[in-house]
Amino acid sequence: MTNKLIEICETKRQEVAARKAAMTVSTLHARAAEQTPPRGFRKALDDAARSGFGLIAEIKKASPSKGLIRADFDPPAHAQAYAAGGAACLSVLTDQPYFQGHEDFLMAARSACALPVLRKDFLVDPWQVLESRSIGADAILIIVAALEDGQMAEIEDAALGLGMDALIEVHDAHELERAMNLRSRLIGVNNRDLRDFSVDFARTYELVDKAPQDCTFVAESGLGNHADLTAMAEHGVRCFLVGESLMRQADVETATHNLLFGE
Ligand SMILES: O=P(O)(O)OC[C@@H](O)[C@@H](O)c1c[nH]c2ccccc12
Repeated sequence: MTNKLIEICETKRQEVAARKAAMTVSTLHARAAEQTPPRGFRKALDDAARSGFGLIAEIKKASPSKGLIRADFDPPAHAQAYAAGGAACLSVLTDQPYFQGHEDFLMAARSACALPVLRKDFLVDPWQVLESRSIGADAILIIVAALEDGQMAEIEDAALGLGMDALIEVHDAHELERAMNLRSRLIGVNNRDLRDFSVDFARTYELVDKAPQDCTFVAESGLGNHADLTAMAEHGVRCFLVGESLMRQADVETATHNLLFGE
């Protein structure tokens, strides 16, 4: 089995080294200062989950396992459709080599709506947190499987220090334990194993019972329809991160509404 996550992070380290050489920290600070303040990401999810489901709707053009997902890709239009359909937050893929993402997609999506936006990328260096804020991101992703404990804490400190939220992504009980040593109480369980791309909802069911009550708990990946969400809700899960199944629909607003409320 090839470990795709290791490969992606190695590519990312090279990319970050080149970006750091091309961009000073003071330039990033100046750009970050021009952005509107972080929109509360976890708060938006919690507010939505109190009376229904908290949806993080993902703007995703392609993935390594599925190839091109959407040909007529239009980040601002998708952002508005997700917002009108009832999403609480957005996630925007910015990794280029594996997901055909781009920072411009995040900036365009965030400008087009009022929702908080997660930068979905592979963070291997705290420098990327300031870079994320400089493009407007309200939250960043920490993938526990990709990082040492000390690296995770540094990245989290950088995010919280800038007033951003950090979504801590785990996929087994040991990673959840490591996540609990961090300060964030926003936990995502990836049903997809980033090492081999297999999807299993049992990952969420196993971990939701182990997560402390004060956590905002998000089930991620492979969710296709309202029945998937209600099945998860029976296990106490109220927040979801969904990309592909929404991005494949011609009418994204209606698809988002149907996912949340049923047809
Ligand atoms: O498109 P899906 O199966 O609905 O999944 C969305 C999201 O969970 C997935 O894109 C994802 C979860 N964690 C990640 C980490 C990196 C890149 C992508 C991801």
